[in-house]
Amino acid sequence: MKKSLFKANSRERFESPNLRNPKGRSDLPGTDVFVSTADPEKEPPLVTANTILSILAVDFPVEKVACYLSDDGGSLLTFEALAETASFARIWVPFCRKHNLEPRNPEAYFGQKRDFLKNKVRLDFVRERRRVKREYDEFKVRINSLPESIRRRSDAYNTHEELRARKKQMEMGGNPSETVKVPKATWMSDGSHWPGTWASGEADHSRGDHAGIIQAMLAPPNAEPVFGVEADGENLIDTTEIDIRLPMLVYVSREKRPGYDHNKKAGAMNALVRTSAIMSNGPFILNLDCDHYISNSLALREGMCFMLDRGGDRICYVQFPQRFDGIDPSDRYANHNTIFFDVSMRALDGLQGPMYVGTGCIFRRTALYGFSPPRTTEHHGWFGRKKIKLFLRKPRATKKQEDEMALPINGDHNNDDDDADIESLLLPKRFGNSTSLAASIPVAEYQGRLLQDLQETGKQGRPAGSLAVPREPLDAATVAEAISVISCFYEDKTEWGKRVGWIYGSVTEDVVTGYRMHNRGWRSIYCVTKRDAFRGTAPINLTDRLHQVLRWATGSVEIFFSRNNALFATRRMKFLQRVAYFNCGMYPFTSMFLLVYCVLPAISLFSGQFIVQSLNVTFLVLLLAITITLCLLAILEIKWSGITLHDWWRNEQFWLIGGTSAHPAAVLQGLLKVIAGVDISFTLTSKSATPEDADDEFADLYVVKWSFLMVPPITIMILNLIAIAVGVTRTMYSPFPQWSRLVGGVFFSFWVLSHLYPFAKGLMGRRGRVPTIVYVWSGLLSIIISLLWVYISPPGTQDYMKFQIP
Ligand SMILES: O=c1ccn([C@@H]2O[C@H](COP(=O)(O)OP(=O)(O)O[C@H]3O[C@H](CO)[C@@H](O)[C@H](O)[C@H]3O)[C@@H](O)[C@H]2O)c(=O)[nH]1
Ligand SMILES: [Mn+2]
Repeated sequence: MKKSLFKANSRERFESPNLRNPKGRSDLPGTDVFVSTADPEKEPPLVTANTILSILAVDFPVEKVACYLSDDGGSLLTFEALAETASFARIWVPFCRKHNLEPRNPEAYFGQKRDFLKNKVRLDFVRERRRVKREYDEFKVRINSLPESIRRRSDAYNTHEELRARKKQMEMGGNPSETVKVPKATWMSDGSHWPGTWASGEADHSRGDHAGIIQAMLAPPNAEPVFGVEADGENLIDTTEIDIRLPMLVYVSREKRPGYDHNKKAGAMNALVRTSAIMSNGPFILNLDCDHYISNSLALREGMCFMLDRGGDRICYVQFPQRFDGIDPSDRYANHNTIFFDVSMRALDGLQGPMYVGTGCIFRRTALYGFSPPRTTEHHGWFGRKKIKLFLRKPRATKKQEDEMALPINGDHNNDDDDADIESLLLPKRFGNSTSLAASIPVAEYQGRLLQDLQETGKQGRPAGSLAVPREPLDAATVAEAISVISCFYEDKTEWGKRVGWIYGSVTEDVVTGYRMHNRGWRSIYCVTKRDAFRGTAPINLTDRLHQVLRWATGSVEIFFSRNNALFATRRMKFLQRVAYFNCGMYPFTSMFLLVYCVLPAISLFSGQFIVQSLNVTFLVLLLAITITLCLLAILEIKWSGITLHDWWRNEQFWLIGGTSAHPAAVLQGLLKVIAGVDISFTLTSKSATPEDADDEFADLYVVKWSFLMVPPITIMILNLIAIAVGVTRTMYSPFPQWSRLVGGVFFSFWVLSHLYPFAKGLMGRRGRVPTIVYVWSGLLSIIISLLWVYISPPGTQDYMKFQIP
């Protein structure tokens, strides 16, 4: 309630003219948006382009937004796609602003099934929509044709180069039959070599070995609104009343060299943190994966409300739920993850705050820098019951607040010297050698403060209007400095990835990064908006999904075996929050028990021995108690968070599927890393742009790709099926059939099987085609296990339930 009031006021409060801010420029703090991409094959440039467009069109003061794309692939394709995107944005963004569209991702907008004329009153809308749609289609084709055009261009240049080299060789009097070696370069459109990765993968130009690249695709905008012109031959739409400025847009590909650990996504994000500190230094940072677009253009303002409202100075980040497009209606593999996003995360919001889940999260820059919150609480005693309030940044009582704001911002950090963190602020040991980076830190801290009147008395806020100043234009020296901080040795002997920025050492860098902040006493906020703030894609193919879960679980095991295990949390972390983080690091290990539980019913059917000797009252009461608890849990989760029973059941099913396949594999992988130091790679999840099969949106669901992860669930399934068959035959031919006993045993087997049902469906593919290898492997394993069982307890030693073949 309080928040929505504040939101309504945000324009009035920060964006209307007043004494301090006569021009009515925006007084909101700046926000840098980071998008990560790593491979144009698995992450189609069109998907990334759409994400970028949704960011450029966000409803936030244009001059306060800067968008950075990190390309870990160093690929010219991504670079040129971004250039195309920047030029299409000149049409798309004013169009969105003029007609107030949602979502501002063109692919999602034009793909909407609902009536696009609803609530539209402007007469020129239909005409302009048609024109923009056409333009978008052409844009799409241009993006699609980029790989081919880059290849052709490069071939042409390379042939030319070769001819030249040959000519030169002839002139020098060389042997014309001798072949000259000219490296097969990848060429940019201006006729120069692309500094990033080449198709031929030459030294100094391959994945993991190329220079750092920074290119501002859209320069920082003017401080004042710029209005467009009427529609004519050149301009598709009439923008006379529309601000046509675009936010700054920068392409960044960090330097990569062999022999360096680039630390996957965390390393890419840290490179962006530094570059952006020098180029725009927004005190807040929004982080998005390349496939997660802004679906609600007010999302940034929503998040900012928490940060700028009373008490907001204790918040390190605002996390939004992940929502997904393109998931099969029955959500076979629980891709929506509703239990996690609508139950667990919301529950955590009542403690110290939700975990960071890697995308859709607005950070406070200083929290990323590893600073402590201004004040926090320590929890002592049993279960952290005894609370001690800490003030980590006491203002100097003697200084008057008024003259404070007139001071240059750089002198400001002297006031915070109670905090040991701030003292080491300028130490290159922590942040590296860049002086501009060091100088930008106190500025970001100051700009991220609350307004003075919102601060509790005695604390320092920033005066209203202090951020309504135009930004300095970008010069060559700044860009050069920005390139220097993305070199791969910049982080040597610094604390990047250890205490500062995204934390290294786990493929789920997100959880660790959030954990470190909570550990310092920060709070986070979970912001669920009526209209989804961000939407992304998720793998609906069984194999891809299992690999995704495998990566998450492996990351958790890595966390478990590191100093980030929640057992070692500080007193600033609430007790229950600590339990939640501990669970997050430990859950893959529970799969060991799960595996046992899944084969137990089969074993008891095979051996004729039930888990208990006889079905007595105690057992039944316990069983009833467990069943009722399970039901109550389901009801609680469903009633409290508004998810459906279907979501809940899917979650249970996938928990078992993951728990018997990906989780044990993760435990093994994690142990290998701990014991043998085997590095764990980050397997990207592929994001299909448009389905190959145009008639079928969910074709991916039916693609069967073999993976070793499938062995244990298949074995469990077959074991249980055989066990049921064995049990039934045995009872049928027994002289004293004990049907009730059979039903009891079969029930548990059936319970396991019903959990694995989606998995079985996934193996069947569309037309029931299963790769032969599946049968071979599972057959082999079941035979081995059956033989083992026969060997250990040959049938016939039990005197009841004997086989009696007539
Ligand atoms: O070396 C790398 C590897 C990955 N990425 C980016 O990381 C993001 C996430 O990768 P994805 O394959 O989509 O993983 P998901 O499982 O979908 O992602 C979730 O889980 C990850 C942790 O395992 C988090 O990093 C993500 O933000 C979170 O959305 C993508 O934008 C990638 O481009 C890089 O930039 N560099
Ligand atoms: Mn993803």
